[in-house]
Amino acid sequence: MARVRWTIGNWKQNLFRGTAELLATEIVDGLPPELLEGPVRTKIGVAPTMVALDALAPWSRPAGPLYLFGQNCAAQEEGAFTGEVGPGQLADVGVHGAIIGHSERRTHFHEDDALIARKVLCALQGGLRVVLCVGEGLEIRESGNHENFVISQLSASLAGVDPELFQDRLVIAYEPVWAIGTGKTASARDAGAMHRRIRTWLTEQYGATGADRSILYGGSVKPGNAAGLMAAGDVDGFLVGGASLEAEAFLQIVRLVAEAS
Ligand SMILES: O=C[C@H](O)COP(=O)(O)O
Repeated sequence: MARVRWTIGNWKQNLFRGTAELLATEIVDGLPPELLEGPVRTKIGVAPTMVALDALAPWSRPAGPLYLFGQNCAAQEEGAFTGEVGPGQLADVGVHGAIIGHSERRTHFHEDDALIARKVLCALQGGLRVVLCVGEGLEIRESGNHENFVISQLSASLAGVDPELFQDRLVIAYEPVWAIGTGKTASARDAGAMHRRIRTWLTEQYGATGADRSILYGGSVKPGNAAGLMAAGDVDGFLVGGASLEAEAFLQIVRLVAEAS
């Protein structure tokens, strides 16, 4: 199975219903026709704020070209969990998947690996795609222990998740925390080394099912650095924050992902 390329915009806590619709329109209108009509070389996703998700249905698959992602998903299907949104409720408004384990959720909302593993399991069991985020902070990078740290985070975030559920639905995103929203990007060499390490681990753990995972890079991805990162090898696309809020910048990144050799 050829690995799928993804370009996913994480809009974080930005935009309102109307401005999210406007941005989705600009993105869809600007998509190169060959991406829409020919063999698609990158799947394109957007993750708006929860309350704008259903408004984007006209642009989302199968009616449109976009895959819709929640920026979070509950660890249980339903019940007395104030403030939570479960996988069935997301799917009900046309959502295809959820970003889980983003470092902003790990840091600001104290989500640990055990909770994240429950969320991954719940989302996959609920039929959603999952973009599972892992990544080290600056201190760990500087200590030289970053590869071990990321692998243990990955291993703990997938604990108890049956690989039969992965199918084509589990995507990994490596996002070094020190590169998120800072303008600092991992060098292509460093990103490539981490992606290779992650793929080796996935292959050791899960065989072909692991080897086939798409592994995305995230952290200050811009049109100017996207081609270099794609060339690093084992980089199957991007999870883009800030640059995904500008249609033209996001579209340029989409093109670079699609066209990378
Ligand atoms: O989910 C996206 C990442 O947090 C990257 O954000 P950024 O591109 O603004 O650095």
